[in-house]
Amino acid sequence: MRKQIAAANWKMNLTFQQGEKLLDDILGANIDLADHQLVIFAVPSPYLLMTRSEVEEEKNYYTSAQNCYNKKSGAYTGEISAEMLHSINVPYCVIGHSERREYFNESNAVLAEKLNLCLENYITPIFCCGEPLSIREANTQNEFVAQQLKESLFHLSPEKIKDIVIAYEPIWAIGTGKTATTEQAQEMHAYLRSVLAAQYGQSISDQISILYGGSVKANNAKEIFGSPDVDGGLVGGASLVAADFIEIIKALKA
Ligand SMILES: O=C[C@H](O)COP(=O)(O)O
Repeated sequence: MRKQIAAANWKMNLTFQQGEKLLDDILGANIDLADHQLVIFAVPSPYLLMTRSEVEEEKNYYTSAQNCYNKKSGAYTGEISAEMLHSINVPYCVIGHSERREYFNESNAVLAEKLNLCLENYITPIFCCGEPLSIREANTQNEFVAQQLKESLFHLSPEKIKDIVIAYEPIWAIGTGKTATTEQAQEMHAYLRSVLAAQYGQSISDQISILYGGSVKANNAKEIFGSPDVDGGLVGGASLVAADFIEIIKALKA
């Protein structure tokens, strides 16, 4: 079975102490993950080392950065490189979240550079894609999301593409309490898989985990994750509450 992943994205929330307590509470639930189940915490940069040390003894729990810069190194005050993340053994990095695309003008081309740097540094990118409401209303979401994949991912070799995780996050569902329906999520995930299959072949496409993001909650995760092409979720708000995120982890396909 493909990897089934519950990824928490804390965004710019929680103090260090609150983050530490949240991790303690979640790990304290002692959820035994199966080999194909992963839990990933995408935390603010100052919390990466703390998170790494909290999870390092735990089977299949991992740390992720929320972003990295699209240059290797140099005079870029305030930025963090993929090489720096690798040097502190961070194994995942979220790339192209819609908030980065919107507030920091990250283009598909810039995201392609970030993906390359992550892969060169042995970091698995969690590549986010997804359409705004206007595109959904015009019913052109498939073309829109396929273009994001094409411009950011399709330069990668078949060996490299297998090393990434994709997160489909319809922007109109992020932080709004409005989720895509199970049918809408499954339909888009199956479409993304078909786009990957057309480019790389079915057997490679079948190995790539595609997460759903956008108002995943404790009470809807099981249904959303149950769809055949949905391999878990990238969770914002509900990942900040231990009891809720614990339920979301338990909702991963067994
Ligand atoms: O990265 C997570 C997504 O932006 C979803 O956020 P949300 O669960 O608060 O809607």
